Amino acid sequence: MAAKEAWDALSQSLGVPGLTGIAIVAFTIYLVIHSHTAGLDHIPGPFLARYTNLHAWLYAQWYWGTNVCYLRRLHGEYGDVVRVGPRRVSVSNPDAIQTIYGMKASLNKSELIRAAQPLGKGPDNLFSVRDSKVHGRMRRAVANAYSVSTIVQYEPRIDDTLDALFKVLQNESPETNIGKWVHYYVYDVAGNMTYAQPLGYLEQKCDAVGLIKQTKMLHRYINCTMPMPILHDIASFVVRLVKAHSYTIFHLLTKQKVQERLQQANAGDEGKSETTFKPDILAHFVASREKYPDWMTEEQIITHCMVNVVAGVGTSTTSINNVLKYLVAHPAAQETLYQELQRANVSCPVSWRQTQGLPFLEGLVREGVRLRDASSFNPNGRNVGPEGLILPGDVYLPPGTVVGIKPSVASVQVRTFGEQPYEFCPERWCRREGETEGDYVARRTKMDAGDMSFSAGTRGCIGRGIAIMQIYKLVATLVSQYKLLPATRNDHPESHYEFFCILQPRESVQ
Ligand code: HEM
Repeated sequence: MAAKEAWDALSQSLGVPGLTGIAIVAFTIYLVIHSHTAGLDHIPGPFLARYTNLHAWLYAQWYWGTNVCYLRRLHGEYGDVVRVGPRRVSVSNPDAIQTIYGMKASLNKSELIRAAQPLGKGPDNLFSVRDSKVHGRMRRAVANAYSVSTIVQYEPRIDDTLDALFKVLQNESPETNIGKWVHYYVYDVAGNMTYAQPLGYLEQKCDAVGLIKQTKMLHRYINCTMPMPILHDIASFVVRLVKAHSYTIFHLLTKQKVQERLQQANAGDEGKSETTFKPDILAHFVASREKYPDWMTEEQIITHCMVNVVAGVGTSTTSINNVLKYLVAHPAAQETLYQELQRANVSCPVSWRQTQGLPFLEGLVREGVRLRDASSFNPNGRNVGPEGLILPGDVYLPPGTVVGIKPSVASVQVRTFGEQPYEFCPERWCRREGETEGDYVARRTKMDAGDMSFSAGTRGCIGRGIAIMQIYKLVATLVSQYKLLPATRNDHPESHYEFFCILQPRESVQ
């Protein structure tokens, strides 16, 4: 009662402006204390970033939809280690990759990943789980589905999707939105490999299960919440409060596929299934239930399948489109690739085995992946553990600091990739004229170790092999069948997943 009377007296004497002033001063004092107790005063960075994550948030909103990575500029200005938030540090030195992402450090994912966790209440997935021990168990349960020896079993499913793509292209006018068809191909490969069903993009020639629209909204949401994960917590709280839940067509389709397969397995009917002879990823998930029953419940298998479909579509599409755009603009490079494919006597579709040992194809794809959308979200920060962390150059980071090396920052390091790292240059991955074998191996080892496109260590991309296989096969088959020429139309594509070119069948090429 006394407290209430004191509060009434104070608010009457100060009024609203006075109380607002006190609140602002108190909040500023909190920000200053929060900043100085982080133990990061020795790390340079923008003034505002020392006190609030609003700095990162503003930049993320400002550059949304552009291909600008503001962290590259900050590293240019402040050096290898930059303070980008009160308790956040961005690193550009490739020598720090093992320190931060290596098995020995085994750091937990940072709070930034919260933005990619399910809204409201839902199971964590392989991508979003933070604790490295929990993640290790989850990953072991699914690892077999992604091993080098397993993924070749999925090749017939990529071939089926390539057939579908080429049928569409044959019936299209030669000047076509190849970027859009690539996007549809990648979605259908993902569905076909995951649960033996293309998602219908190439057949229906549209966003068949709404994933393109949803992904766009999700990226917008993550771009807004990731720099300040408290915004995600507020949204999650509201969702829980109103008990809102909506199931998308994609979720229902995945659930149905998983339930059908689990019923078959429980009834001992797998022998009759097509996937016994032509396994998909779900077949491996179901098989792994026996060994990891607690980690492969129905709900978890549904989540793994959904992540599997959405995790690699945008990245694979932009990588392929980068390669194709380069080939359209550089006819000589296209000819080099075509000659390489001719010498390898490739079939149609080009097989995974035939794509091995083709250095120019490899160089093209490595550049396509390395230089994909720089602004793409990637909350790959890690939390420094209780012992702290010492970065190369003896820079100490105290416990609780969020530290990371963004792929888009690592990808433009001169010390890793040589001169003009912003240039798309497939030859940088090949042995140069006059270069000794030893020098080439040393240069390649450095580039391989410094390329963060698929991240590194225990949380590195589990789908890397699958991504590379579907990209190699598409690029090689397309260029072996068609000559790609610049479009004559100049209408503005709707998204960076789209672009036009003319496809001239190879037999008609003079
Ligand atoms: C060019 C294509 C791709 C690129 C550039 C890419 C990139 C990445 C990166 C950078 C990470 C790690 C993020 C971090 O460190 O926090 C990651 C993780 C992951 N990726 Fe990919 N990815 C691609 C394709 C795929 C595909 C096709 C799949 C599925 C078949 C996939 C599934 C995953 C999963 C499940 C994770 C989480 C792994 C874990 O935390 O254990 N990715 N990816």
